[in-house]
Parts: sequence; structure tokens; C-alpha cells
Amino acid sequence: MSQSSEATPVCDGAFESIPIIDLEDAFSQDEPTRRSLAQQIRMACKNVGFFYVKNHGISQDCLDKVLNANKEYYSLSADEKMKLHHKIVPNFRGYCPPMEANIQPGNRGDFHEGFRIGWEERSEDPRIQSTSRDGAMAGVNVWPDQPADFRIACMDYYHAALAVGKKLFGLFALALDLPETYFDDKTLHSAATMRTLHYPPQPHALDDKILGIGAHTDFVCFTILWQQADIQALQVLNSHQQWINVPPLPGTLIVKFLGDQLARWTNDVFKSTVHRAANRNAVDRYSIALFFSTDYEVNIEPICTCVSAESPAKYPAIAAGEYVKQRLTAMYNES
Ligand SMILES: O=C(O)CCC(=O)C(=O)O
Ligand SMILES: [Fe+2]
Repeated sequence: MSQSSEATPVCDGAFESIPIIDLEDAFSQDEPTRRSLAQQIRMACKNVGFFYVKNHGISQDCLDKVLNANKEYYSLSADEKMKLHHKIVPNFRGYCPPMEANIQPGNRGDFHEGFRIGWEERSEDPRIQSTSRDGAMAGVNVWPDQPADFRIACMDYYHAALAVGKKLFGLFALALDLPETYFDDKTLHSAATMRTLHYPPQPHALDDKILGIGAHTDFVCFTILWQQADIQALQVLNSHQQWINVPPLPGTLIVKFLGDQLARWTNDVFKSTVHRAANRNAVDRYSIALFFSTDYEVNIEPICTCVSAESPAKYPAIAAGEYVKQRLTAMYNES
């Protein structure tokens, strides 16, 4: 059995540190072992809504390559990057410059730039693109000409992180007293979008209405976040309204956090936690968020094990793709 968590959160959401979940047991052939891991995840999801995962299986080489490709990409001129501006590309793919998105109403803009992609076949040949089955969110990826290895480095990371996400869906099902395969037929088309993110330094609190990314919850079921080593920027809000630092942990750790779709599926049994990031360091910061939805045509509605006479369903059913689209539209202030 692997170790569960280093921090034991108190149960009212007033956590002061983030649990660490060891995914090694997710690959065990022994069902009780997987169930025990799922219980640890259940506690983390109910009390914190955030956890680190270790032994996730993504190689350091894959992480190094995607970081280097992104450093090179974001050092291109603004004109070059704007050729793939997300407003001229269908469904939010492509490049978004600093200060254009504003995720926290009342703030003045998010001081990061990002590049969004969705699922496609991992292939060396850029002519082989997926035909999208994403319904409301349909659209193929676009890729910059430079750096030459950007596409392959991003897709390698995307598929590696996707495998981690698929594993987590099985564990979430067990954690919710559902059959382990519950999400399998709801996650057939890999409706996961990924954003690589670059946060230029904001060493001084120039304006507290301009953060790297303002306080928000994620829209989807859950997010797997890779963040660059040694740079503190991410924070999560506990129920005492205290911001808790979520530093990158050395080695191969990934932070993962629950989003609003899973909160809706679980009738708020699992928490969707508010978080934000600001790069108050003197150097650039890079991170990569992979947002996991169910397939976009799947209806999200509170599941049976989370609804009772005392706790009736709080949310009407909504198609996952429609939900993601509504939230992204609000974020980019589009009508
Ligand atoms: O870059 C980070 O640390 C957080 C990114 C994030 O929260 C998001 O993209 O939703
Ligand atoms: Fe987020």
C-alpha cells in the first residue's frame, strides 16, 4: 500500500495544506487496494477539492520538452502569436494575449498569455487532424509554425496527462460508490482541452485588480495542472477565506483540482475550490492546465448516490459542452 497524504485536512474546509495522493495504487490489480485509494481521494475531494498526485507516470523528458517548447513559443513576437488569435479560430482554440481574458468579474484582466488545444491524434504528420465530435465545442486545433516541435511536445504531454485523467475518473467513480466504469461511456471522446500558460513577472503589487489569473473555480470536472518548479504563484481559498499557497513540489508532482462540473455531478458533495495565481517573482512562470470534461453531449445531472430526500438535486441537467461553452464565453466577454 502506498502512503496517502502528508497533510490531514480538517473536515470543515479550513485546510491549511494540500493532501498528496500517490497514484501507484491506481494500477493495482487488487480491487480493495484501489478502493482504499479512492477513499483517500473522497476525503481530499470533500474537504479540500485540491490534491497533489505523485507517481502519475508522466516522464521528466516529456515535461522538459513541453516546457522548453512553450518557453520558445511565448518568446515569439506579439504579431507572430496573434496570427492564431483565439477570436479568429473556432471555439476558443489558439492564442490569447495578456489582459484579454478576465476570469474574475470586477478585475481588470488576467496578466497571462495562453494557448489552447483540444484532442487530436498524436501523429508526426500535421495533416492528420481529428475530425471533432465535440458538438458545442467543435473545432480542430491550430498550430504555430514555430517552434517546430511545439505541436508534438504539446500532444505528447496532452496524451500522457489524458491517461492520468482517465485513471482518475475511475477512482472518482469508486469514491462516489459507483461502479468503477461509471464514467467510461461518458468519457469516450476525450473532451479535454489544454491551455499552456505563461505568466510574465509581476514583482510588485501594481494593481490588486490585475492578477496572473483572478480568483475562480474551473468549469470542468477536474483539472490536472503542471506548474514550473521553484516558482510560487498558485493559491487556493479555504473556508476561512484564507489564501493557502500551493507551491510546486519537487520532482514529478502534479496538482489537480476539482471543477464545477464535478460539483454538479456530485450535488456539491465534492467541492469546486476557488483558486488564483499571481507571479510576484522576478522571473517568468509557465504552467499547463488540462481541463477534463465528460463528452460534450453527456448530460450533467446530480448522480443517484449524491441525492436523497434530505439532499435533493440542486442543479438542472445541462449538456457538458453547452456548459463549458457558456462559461468560456463569459470569461472572454463574448456574446
Ligand atoms: O497557472 C496556474 O497555476 C493556474 C491556472 C488555472 O487556474 C486555470 O487555468 O484555470
Ligand atoms: Fe483554474
